[in-house]
Parts: sequence; C-alpha cells; structure tokens
Amino acid sequence: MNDDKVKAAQMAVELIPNQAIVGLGSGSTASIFIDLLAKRANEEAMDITCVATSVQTSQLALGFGLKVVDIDAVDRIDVTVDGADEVDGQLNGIKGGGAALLFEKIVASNSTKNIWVVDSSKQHLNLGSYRLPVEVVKFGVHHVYNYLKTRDLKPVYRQQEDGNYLTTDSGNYIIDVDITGQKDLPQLAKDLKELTGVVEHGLFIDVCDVLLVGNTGQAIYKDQL
Ligand SMILES: O=C[C@H](O)[C@H](O)[C@H](O)COP(=O)(O)O
Repeated sequence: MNDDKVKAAQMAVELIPNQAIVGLGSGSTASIFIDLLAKRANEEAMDITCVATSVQTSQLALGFGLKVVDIDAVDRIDVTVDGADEVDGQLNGIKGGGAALLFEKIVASNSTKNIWVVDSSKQHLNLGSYRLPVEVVKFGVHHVYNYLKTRDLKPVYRQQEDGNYLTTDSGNYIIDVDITGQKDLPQLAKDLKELTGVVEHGLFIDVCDVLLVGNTGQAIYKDQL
C-alpha cells in the first residue's frame, strides 16, 4: 500500500463530522479512505451515511459495514472524499482514470464540500500529463471518436485486458484524449459537453475545495489560494 495515499486518507477521515452524509470516491486512494472511515465510525460509534460513486465503491463500503444509500435518497451530500489523477495549482483536476468520472461528478456536484486525497505525484502546474477521459454513449461512438481526432485530441478507446472496449457503470465507453497544447480548458470542457454522444468528461474545474497531499501533509484550501 502506498504510504502517501494512506496519509492523505487519514487526514481526510479526521475531517468527517459525526452524522455526516459522506460521498465516497472511487480508486485506490478513496478505497483506503473508505477502509479508515469504516474503522473510525465503528470505534467512535459514529452515525455516517454514505453515497457511492461506483459499483465497486458501493460494494467495498458495504463490505466494511458502512451504510450506503442511493444518491436520490438524500437531499444533499455534506462532504465527498475522492482521489484524482492530476491536480493543478488552482485545484482543478483530471479524474476518471478508474472510469468512474460520471458518478463522481454527479456526487461532487451535489456535495457541499469536496475533499481530494492525493500523493504529490498527482500535482502539476498545468493539467495535461494525464490523458483526459471522455465518457461516450455506445451508439455512434466512432463518430465522436472521429470528431475528437479532427480537434487534434489524439483519441484512444479505453480497452480492458481482453482487448474489448471498457464499459462504464452506466454502460458507456471511455475515450481518452490528449489535452497537452489546449490553452483554454474551461472552453474545452464546454465544447466536450456540447458534443452529442458525450455524457461527461473528466475535467473537474472549480470542484475541489480542499486538497490533502499525503507525502507533504499539506492541506490546500481553494478559498485561500
Ligand atoms: O475514475 C476514477 C477516479 O477518478 C479516481 O479518483 C482517480 O482515478 C484516482 O485514483 P487513484 O486514487 O487510484 O490514483
């Protein structure tokens, strides 16, 4: 287990108040957080209700004994803790390396506070080292792929180990694109959203409120930047 991810997850667990409705992210760092949250909730007899961002996360949390409810069973999520694939100096990020970006963005959008847990390898001055995941409905996907090619985004279908295209929890495909050289990311985010067939993309702009960095023990608050 990566110690830096554990440290970031530990820092996040300390920020969860009793009786909170907690959004559970997806990926390896979020999974560590879920484990530690379950332990703390058990030790301190906390009353925590969780909303999961993927089938895998839901199963993991239930396995640890956490109470998991459907997102539509709650009015609002108090705090969501999630990982990220890349984060810039303004706390904007790329997510979706684990293909959970759609549910992650829905949960994040309905959360009062979003905490990201990372190790410092995820921090970059500008986004683009990580390929941006774009979630696309299966019908007509190749037309979207071709369009992304014309935009010089160097699209690549995400594949499983067996060579088949990976299918998300919502039954869609993921196309990973190269955003190096894209100067205006908010505009790119809009353009991608407007593209028929695109369900969501992994650019999370102005979403993260607090970034917890494991190796340095830093807590970076968006409103203090
Ligand atoms: O779809 C997956 C998520 O966006 C993850 O939060 C992201 O990939 C980071 O995962 P990890 O903590 O495993 O690096």
